[in-house]
Amino acid sequence: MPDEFDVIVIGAGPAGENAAGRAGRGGLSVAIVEGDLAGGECAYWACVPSKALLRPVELAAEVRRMPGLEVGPIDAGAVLARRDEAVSHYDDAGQVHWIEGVPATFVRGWGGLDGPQRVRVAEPGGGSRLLTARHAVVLATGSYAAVPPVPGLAEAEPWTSHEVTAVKAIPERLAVIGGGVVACEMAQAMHGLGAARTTILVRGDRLLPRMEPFASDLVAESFAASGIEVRTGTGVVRVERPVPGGPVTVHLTSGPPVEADELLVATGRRPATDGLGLASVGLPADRVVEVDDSMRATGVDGGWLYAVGDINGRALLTHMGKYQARVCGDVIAARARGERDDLPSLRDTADAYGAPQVVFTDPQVCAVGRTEAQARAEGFPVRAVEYDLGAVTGAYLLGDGYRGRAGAVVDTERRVLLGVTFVGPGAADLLHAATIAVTAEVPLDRLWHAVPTFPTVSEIWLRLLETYGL
Ligand SMILES: Cc1cc2nc3c(=O)[nH]c(=O)nc-3n(C[C@H](O)[C@H](O)[C@H](O)COP(=O)(O)OP(=O)(O)OC[C@H]3O[C@@H](n4cnc5c(N)ncnc54)[C@H](O)[C@@H]3O)c2cc1C
Ligand SMILES: NC(=O)c1ccc[n+]([C@@H]2O[C@H](COP(=O)([O-])OP(=O)(O)OC[C@H]3O[C@@H](n4cnc5c(N)ncnc54)[C@H](O)[C@@H]3O)[C@@H](O)[C@H]2O)c1
Repeated sequence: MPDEFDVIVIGAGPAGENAAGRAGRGGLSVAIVEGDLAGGECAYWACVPSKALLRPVELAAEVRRMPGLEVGPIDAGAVLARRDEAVSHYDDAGQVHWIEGVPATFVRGWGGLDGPQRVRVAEPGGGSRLLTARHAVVLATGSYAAVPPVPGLAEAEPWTSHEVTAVKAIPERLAVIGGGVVACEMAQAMHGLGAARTTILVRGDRLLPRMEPFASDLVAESFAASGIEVRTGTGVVRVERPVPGGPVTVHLTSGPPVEADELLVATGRRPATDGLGLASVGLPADRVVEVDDSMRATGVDGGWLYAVGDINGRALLTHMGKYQARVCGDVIAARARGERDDLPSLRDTADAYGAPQVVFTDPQVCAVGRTEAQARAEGFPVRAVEYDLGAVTGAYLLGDGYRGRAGAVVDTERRVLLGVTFVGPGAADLLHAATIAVTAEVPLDRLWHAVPTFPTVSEIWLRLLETYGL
């Protein structure tokens, strides 16, 4: 196997794989280094298993809303077995096969920078190997769950996203620290699959604080209706678990302590920089790797270092990491061939609009662009409109008691959308139309002529535009 390649990618998650794929397509020789499983967090301990666990819960809720249909108790064992299939039983042979078909050279081991254009790989057998890159090194090492320094927390061996998505038996009582996306999705999955008592401990005043307030309200309402307890405005002071694997007690800044059988920490992520050798090229060792819009690391001489996906901190989402990777692989190939590197497709412009995201709770929270508060804080001339999603005929036909809401944030000078949020069961597939409208800056007066079909939930577009005054 050669030790010199045009491009070396460290990390074979969705971002790394796509960077390798695009650079390979551009005619470059590529090596991709992976210490764990090719496919990354997303495939085994994040997006894929979490959605496999949530889908039956969502489907059961949907069926319950339809008179004439009945749902029995969910067979958690069958759901966990299907999750295991979805994660390929934690075997990455299929992903490695895909990588080799790029074609790229797959190198198993933990990689770290060893000075400019050099990558040292610690191989599983204990050996070490030095690879050199003719044109570029791409960092795509992702992120890990951050565990806050609360007394007793680390000793209590809490679950993070890794353990909860790989759950083998649903706990009877689950406590969750954090009110963000992982907390909401996994609390609902565990509760729906049989946890009798699920408590979410939120430091701030609402769930999903980065979303529009009406989204937080609707999710909180749904959680209350299904028996999930949400305690807001409470911090974790201390955690006790005297017997490993036994009950855990969480002491709070306000309210009585919570006792549970498992504790999930879902308080955000830290970039996966451990052992990455960032200091060897003059970068801070423990922070996200900042990049320009061509994904090139800033502050590194020679312009050979790139970073895509969670490691650059731009948007912690698989689809955005993959988008950045397409830009990155293509721009590296263009630069290696001495071609123009400033074409529009060779720049990340989507992140600046606000990444699209779906939170797969019931109801789903689907948002793109800026919230009203963000748009105002950034100084845009703003008017926001909202409409009851459940009042659209298409939503009524989906079942009784459909609860949802939509909101649009409009730049009143340019008459374009700055942000759109849909909250409702099954609303995820409404989002891409909004993503197009926001990123293409489609004027409202053109959108008016994009006629939504009857009777679909898409008629919400018409209602929002009418509410704005069209
Ligand atoms: C529970 C959960 C659910 C999520 N659900 C969604 C979702 O539904 N939709 C969505 O868009 N996003 C979701 N995300 C976010 C998504 O998982 C991440 O944004 C995505 O995985 C980032 O991709 P990445 O390629 O940057 O990193 P990762 O997927 O983390 O992959 C990085 C890879 O690099 C490897 N690596 C790290 N360091 C080294 C090294 N030094 N040498 C060699 N290899 C190394 C790791 O082993 C890993 O395989 C979820 C996250 C969590 C935690
Ligand atoms: N469906 C999806 O798209 C999806 C699903 C899961 C995760 N993700 C991605 O993964 C990333 C990580 O998710 P996450 O939920 O861990 O992070 P997050 O940033 O969404 O939420 C973390 C929450 O924890 C709180 N928090 C932080 N420190 C705390 C502390 N010491 N005590 C109590 N609360 C504390 C924060 O206030 C915040 O509300 C997100 O950025 C998200 O983009 C996406």
